[in-house]
Amino acid sequence: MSMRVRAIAFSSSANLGAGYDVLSMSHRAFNDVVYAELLDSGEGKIFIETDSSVPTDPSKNSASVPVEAIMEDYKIKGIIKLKIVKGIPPGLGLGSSGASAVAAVAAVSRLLDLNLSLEDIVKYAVLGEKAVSGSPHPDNVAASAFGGVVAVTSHDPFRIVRVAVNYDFKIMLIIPRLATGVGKTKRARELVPPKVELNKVVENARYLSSLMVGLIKGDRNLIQEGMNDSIVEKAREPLYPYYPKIREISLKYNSVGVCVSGAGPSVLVLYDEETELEKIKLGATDVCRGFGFDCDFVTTEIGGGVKVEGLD
Ligand SMILES: Nc1ncnc2c1ncn2[C@@H]1O[C@H](COP(=O)(O)OP(=O)(O)O)[C@@H](O)[C@H]1O
Ligand SMILES: N[C@@H](CCOP(=O)(O)O)C(=O)O
Repeated sequence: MSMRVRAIAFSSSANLGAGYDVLSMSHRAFNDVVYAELLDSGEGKIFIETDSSVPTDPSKNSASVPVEAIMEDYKIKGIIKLKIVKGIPPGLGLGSSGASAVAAVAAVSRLLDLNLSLEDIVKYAVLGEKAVSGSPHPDNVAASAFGGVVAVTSHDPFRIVRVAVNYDFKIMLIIPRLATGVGKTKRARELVPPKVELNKVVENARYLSSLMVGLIKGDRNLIQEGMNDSIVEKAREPLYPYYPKIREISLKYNSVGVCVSGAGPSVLVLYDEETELEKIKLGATDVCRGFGFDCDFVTTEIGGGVKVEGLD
């Protein structure tokens, strides 16, 4: 049994258009590192140390809530210290809560020799998402655990497949400098309509099919057409009124695809050598400024899955 373990999990962009709670892509833009350690003495079951703004109350942190469940299930008696080094800015639609949860579960699995599978890691990590957003949505955690582009094909039990990506695109994240406040994803989920018209469902099925076939075949047009959503992105537009204009500019300058990253406010742009990236940046900057804020651009690539190492 290792005494101290470190796990690293990447940021992610969920939904990818019409794949609400199903599709997600991990990226190397940011990562969270979680150190897990068994303590001999102390109070409570879990002790959190972090230099970031995320809650240190174990019942409110997406990293500790799943670890508490593991300790219950496996009847672990000791105290676990989780040191959370946040590289992924929270509340920006970049899967920050999910990555912490995945890294914590993977680290504790190694620390306690539990040998959890990636699906098991997802099963526990969604409890962290539930604690912060009210819903155990699995898409971000699946991408941070497995890496690449993932599809959650079953929820109970969890089954996740990695989607083959046969088109050579790069990623740009447009990150508004906005303070989204506590419970951003929870509020965004409350805007999703409980019922939708069949024509919208058919439209979304078309988008999703185009994106899947486009990624697997390496067909640029299908990817571009497929990254779209008539239901969830539309319903949440009041949260990101700048998005339709940024989408229009991004497509005008020939991005490979564009969508809202998770529940926003960030925007995911896929690009290649045919894309006029600088024009998209200039246009997006103007749009954001028109709405009274600045934005940052991070260019990156698809990320791998969670990595774990024993330290002593
Ligand atoms: N370990 C954690 N990492 C990130 N956010 C956390 C963590 N624990 C709790 N939170 C809270 O979760 C919220 C961010 O999660 P969420 O709204 O789902 O956005 P995102 O996952 O896109 O960053 C914030 O209110 C943050 O304080
Ligand atoms: N499918 C979820 C994804 C939320 O991602 P986040 O990174 O914004 O927390 C949703 O759209 O609600």
